[in-house]
Amino acid sequence: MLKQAIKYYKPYKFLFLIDLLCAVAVAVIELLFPYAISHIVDDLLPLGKWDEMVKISLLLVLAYFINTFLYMVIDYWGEKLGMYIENDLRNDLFTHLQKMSYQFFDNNKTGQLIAKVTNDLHQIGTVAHYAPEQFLVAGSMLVTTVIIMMSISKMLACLIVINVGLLLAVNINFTKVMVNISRRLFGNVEEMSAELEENFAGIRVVQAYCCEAHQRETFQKTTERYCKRQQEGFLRMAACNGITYFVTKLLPVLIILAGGWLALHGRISEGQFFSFILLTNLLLKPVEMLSNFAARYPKGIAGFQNFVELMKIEPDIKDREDAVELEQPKGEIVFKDVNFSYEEGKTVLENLSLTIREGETVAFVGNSGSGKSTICGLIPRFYEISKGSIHIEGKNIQDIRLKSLRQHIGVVAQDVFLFSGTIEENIRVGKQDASEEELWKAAKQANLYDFIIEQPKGMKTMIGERGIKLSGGQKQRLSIARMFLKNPPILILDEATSALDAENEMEIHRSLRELSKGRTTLLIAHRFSTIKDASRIIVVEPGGTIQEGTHEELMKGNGIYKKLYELQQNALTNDRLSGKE
Ligand SMILES: Nc1ncnc2c1ncn2[C@@H]1O[C@H](COP(=O)(O)OP(=O)(O)OP(=O)(O)O)[C@@H](O)[C@H]1O
Repeated sequence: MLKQAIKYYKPYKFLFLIDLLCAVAVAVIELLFPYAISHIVDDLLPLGKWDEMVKISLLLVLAYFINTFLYMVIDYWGEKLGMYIENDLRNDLFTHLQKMSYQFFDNNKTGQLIAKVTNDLHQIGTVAHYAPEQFLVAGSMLVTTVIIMMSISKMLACLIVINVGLLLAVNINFTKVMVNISRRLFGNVEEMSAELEENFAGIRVVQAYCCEAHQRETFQKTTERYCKRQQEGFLRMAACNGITYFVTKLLPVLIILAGGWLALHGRISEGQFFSFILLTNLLLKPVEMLSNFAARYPKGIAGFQNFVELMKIEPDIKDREDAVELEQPKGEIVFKDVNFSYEEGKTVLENLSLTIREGETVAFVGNSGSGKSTICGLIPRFYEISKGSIHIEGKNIQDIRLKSLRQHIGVVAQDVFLFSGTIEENIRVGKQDASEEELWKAAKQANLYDFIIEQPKGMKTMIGERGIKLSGGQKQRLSIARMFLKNPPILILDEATSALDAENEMEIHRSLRELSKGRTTLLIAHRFSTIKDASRIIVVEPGGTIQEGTHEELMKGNGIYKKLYELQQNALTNDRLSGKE
């Protein structure tokens, strides 16, 4: 963990050094005061050297003036250092999480991850700034003060060392306990954050089903758990603070008694007795600084531990060291004996072998849950297969750079995801550096042009969170525009036109047909009207067994395809008869 922490200080060596030097200088200057008092009481007062006393006082004023400046540097630059480190950690964690596979996100709630990136790292800046500095300053102040004390009276110094040692041991233990409590507390915050995220994202369902009371009750239980955990922390903190308070107050009393006895018996001078009391007071400062660790830093330390643990999780889908680029593929895809399951023991595909020729348009048909989307999702390596191999243009996809592989595949899924920005920003997802001309061309191809020019802000129209201000059809057309812009040789259209009305659907189909020319297209469609363009139909059955052929060939058999087709035809006839169409 220390190695990881040091790595984050490296880019700010200079800032860290300035901060540390200032902190050490402040500590050294603080030590001047008891020395000066001892000198005044022992040497100057008995001889009535007023001028010297004034000089020393002026020097002290100058020293405190310097310290004021140094404190300001520490407060500003030190805080900046903490902020930079917190910022780097947050960005690194974000980048790391971006590399995680779909599987990781399937198993971790979005709200929890948001809390990990925001809340867990929140106090790290404070620790990054103050912890090393205070450790060094407090440690060196402690050692220096004890050495000075030793030179005055070994017995008194030992008394102090024993007490301070005990106090620090108690505090170290408390810090460990508090770090554990903080980590569990973060767990509660993540739970809360996940619930909030889910509730607000699903507020339409909550309100439509009038289940506000139930959701409120669930949330209250979560907040109660959070409060209980906090109370656990408060209790430990109160005990730790109590012990620290008592010991720090006890120390001067012990020194007055023991030091007074030594002074009365002539073992130390009055000046030494005085300066010992002042040194004890001075010693309490680093002691308090170190005991503050238990109060101030557990959350930051816990956050860093969580960070390190998350960073240790290797993305389960990543580039091999010798991965190659996929150069201008035409789009032949071959599945060889592929096995796949999302969860252990629940096989979705078994020994699937399949060839999709370059430029071919293949439609996947099958019962819901049979594995159509899964097959398509394996080609861009959104999930990793457990057996067999998938090849594009003869290259195993596991040997191709992920970025290069995904650049050549365009996916329009049934759940369209749009970002809360402008229309333009959302289309540009397909190609960030697209020219204005390319942008408008893609909009036209996706039949979105008229809608955009009707908007007062045109391309710059804000579409709300997840495109909430758009209709279902508009959202889908926008996502199709992205694909036109990306212009990949392999297309996966997962119910791409399901949210469009008949007229729009026809137009988009025309465009998609145009786009599919010379490209490999995988079409997942439930409506038989949308698969007539396919040169081949692949019927997927649970377990990944497949039948293939043209519509006519498949209708001759007595398989699922025929059943599904007839079911849909019957439903359409019934709709027509009941006047729905
Ligand atoms: N992320 C996931 N984690 C676990 N199981 C999943 C996941 N996605 C799908 N499944 C399961 O895998 C199986 C195949 O799902 P898939 O989405 O591929 O079916 P589909 O044929 O595309 O269905 P539909 O036509 O309804 O979209 C289903 O049993 C489904 O429950």
